[in-house]
Formats: sequence, C-alpha cells, structure tokens
Amino acid sequence: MKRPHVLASAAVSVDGFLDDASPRRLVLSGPADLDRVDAERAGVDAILVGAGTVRADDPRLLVRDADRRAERVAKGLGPSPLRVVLSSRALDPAARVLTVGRDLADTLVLGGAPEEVLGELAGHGVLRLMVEGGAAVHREFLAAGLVDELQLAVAPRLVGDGPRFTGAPATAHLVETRPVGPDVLLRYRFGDADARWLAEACSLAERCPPSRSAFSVGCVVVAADGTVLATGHSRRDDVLDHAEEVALRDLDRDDPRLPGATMYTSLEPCGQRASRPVTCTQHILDARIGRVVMAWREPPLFVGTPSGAARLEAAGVEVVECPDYAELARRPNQHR
Ligand SMILES: NC(=O)C1=CN([C@@H]2O[C@H](COP(=O)(O)OP(=O)(O)OC[C@H]3O[C@@H](n4cnc5c(N)ncnc54)[C@H](OP(=O)(O)O)[C@@H]3O)[C@@H](O)[C@H]2O)C=CC1
Ligand SMILES: Nc1c(N[C@@H]2O[C@H](COP(=O)(O)O)[C@@H](O)[C@H]2O)[nH]c(=O)[nH]c1=O
Repeated sequence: MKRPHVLASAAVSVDGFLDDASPRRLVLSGPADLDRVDAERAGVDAILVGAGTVRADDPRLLVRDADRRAERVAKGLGPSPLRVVLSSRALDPAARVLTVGRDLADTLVLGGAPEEVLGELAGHGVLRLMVEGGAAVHREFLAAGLVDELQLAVAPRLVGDGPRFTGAPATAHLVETRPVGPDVLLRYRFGDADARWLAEACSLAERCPPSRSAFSVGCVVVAADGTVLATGHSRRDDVLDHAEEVALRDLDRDDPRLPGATMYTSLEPCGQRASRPVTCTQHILDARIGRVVMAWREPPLFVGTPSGAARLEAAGVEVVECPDYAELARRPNQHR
C-alpha cells in the first residue's frame, strides 16, 4: 500500500442522507460525535472534501480542540492537517478553508482522478488521509476502491430528501459498532483480511502514549473465523507494555482458537528485550499463535540485532511480512 491510508468519514441520517434539501448546513452529528471526528482529524496528515461541500457548508476543516493541536505540535506535526479541496475550477476566494486558520494549516486545491490525487498527496508526505465528503467525493473514492476504512455515524434523524451517502458495489467488513451519545458509529474496512487487519494494527499504533525510548506499535489477534480475540497497543496499561504482550494478556491461553489465529502487528515482535524478562516472541510461542503478519521489520535501535521473526519461523510459526505497510507503521515513530 504505497498510497496514503484513506479513512472516509461521514454522518448520515437513519434514511441515509448526508444533508437535507435546504440551503442551510445540517449538522447530523451530536456534540460527542463532532468531538470524535475532531480526534480523527487530529490523527491524519490531510483532510479532503469536494468543492460542493465548500460551497454548501463553507467548512474550516481544522482541528478544533487546542489540546489536540498542541499534541500534534509536540509530535513535530503542524497544528492541524493539510486541507485539500477537490475542484476543477477556482474556489470562492472568501471561502473559509482558504481564509481562516492559515497559521494552523495550508490548503491545497487539486483535481484529477482519485488515484492521481492520492499520488500527489503522497508526494506531500501524506500517509493518512481523511475524506470527509461530500456525496460525490465519497462515491468517487469508494467506486475507485481507494477507501481503507469507512466511519459512518448514524444520527437518530429521518431527513427525507437531500444528498445521499452512496458508494459502488463492494463488500464492507464491519470492524466496530459503538454508541456515541445519541449517534451510532459504524466502522468498516475494505480489502482482504490481511490488508484489513494489518491496517487496523497500524491505526492502533497511533493510540500509543508518546515515548522517546520505545516504539509505538499496534496489534490485533484474529481467529480463523474472523473473530477479533484481542487488541493491544504499546504502553496501553503500563509504561513498559508492548502491544503484542497486552493483547495476549487479555487472552485465555487455553483458548482452542489460538493455534488457528493470526496476530497482526505493526512491528516485528521483539526477540530481545531490555525492559522485561519475557519477549513478545516468547509470549506468542507460549500462546501457540499459528501465524504472524507484520508491517515493519524492527530496526536495531533499542536492542541489538532483533531476531523475533526468525525465532518464530524456527519454531514453526508462519510469518508474513507486508513491507507495503511499513511506512504507515513507522508514522507514529517518526521522532526516531
Ligand atoms: N454529513 C456529512 O458528514 C457530510 C455532508 N456533506 C454534505 O454533502 C453535500 C455536498 O456533496 P456534493 O454536492 O456531492 O459535493 P462534493 O463535496 O462531493 O463535491 C463535488 C465537487 O467536487 C469537485 N470534485 C470532485 N471530484 C473531483 C475530482 N476528482 N477532480 C476535480 N474536482 C472534483 C467538483 O467540483 P467542481 O465543480 O468545482 O469541479 C464536484 O462538483 C453538502 O450538502 C454537504 O453538507 C459533506 C460532507 C460531510
Ligand atoms: N455535517 C456533518 C459533517 N460535515 C463535515 O464537517 C465539515 C465542517 O467542518 P468545520 O469547518 O470544522 O465545522 C463539513 O464541511 C463536512 O465536511 N461532519 C460530521 O462529522 N458530522 C456532520 O453532521
């Protein structure tokens, strides 16, 4: 996956509308969901909308919360992600996306096929892109098969008429459902199982509390039938925690699904460890996990030559490395 990871995000009514037919902007999300979306914005490198949304809503496309902006700055990022508007013609120069928050984020106006747009954004260093709409842009990215994750917040409203959320024939795989205030978040991923779960592990790595002396890693353990058995990320419960270690901590070691399960991890499991006596490789062997899929081979930074993957393979575990995801896995480790 050399292009940016694409998160498509929208709020819809129960009857599938993104807006009503009136000229006023309809905010479907409740305050809790708007805050959730703000947190998602803070976690990406760029936010993209179509010119129709700029004309209809006149958005600012900024991270609203000052603490989230400060956290981004502490990570060496700009206070708010790059703003991207798709258009084939000039935008209204008074549009807020061009005039408001210029000290917080730049704005690019781009055109072209979605693949070309993603290529251009990759050239700007964008690894994570959030597509916020509107209707035409969501449809275009979904039809091109360029959406990795879809987050739909369903608001308890029936709208009746207006622009609808539509896509193109594809199977979306449900990852999570969660009430967010009065709304319900539906989170889906696309692609084959390895692509979906490795991308999910890379997203979990973004949740790690920051550290200058340890990697930020995400991990998902999935049974053969697709059931998520456990998830983890570095420093989840304790400052010394590794992602694989905390995921396996949540599992019953006698669970008969473990030998058929796959562990997806953004970084090669550690084969040497300074902080605790048991390595993640040993935890995986003790749990009898049959298959490990990893994005990024551990560079020899904190320990000597890492040997986690080799030890797993020598013990009969199937190890698959997906270097296309290495850049995404490195993103929360960029201070290194
Ligand atoms: N509920 C929600 O979460 C959201 C709702 N919305 C709603 O969606 C509606 C807007 O949707 P819609 O009208 O479909 O407009 P869009 O925001 O999808 O923008 C479509 C426009 O974007 C430009 N565009 C799209 N793709 C390309 C491309 N590949 N290259 C160049 N330009 C491109 C074109 O503009 P041009 O004509 O300039 O070339 C096109 O007309 C509004 O009602 C808004 O409120 C929007 C976002 C989120
Ligand atoms: N209406 C709607 C959304 N609309 C999106 O939010 C943009 C406005 O952002 P801002 O300028 O920061 O206020 C708007 O243009 C559109 O992309 N988003 C949601 O999560 N839920 C909603 O109900």
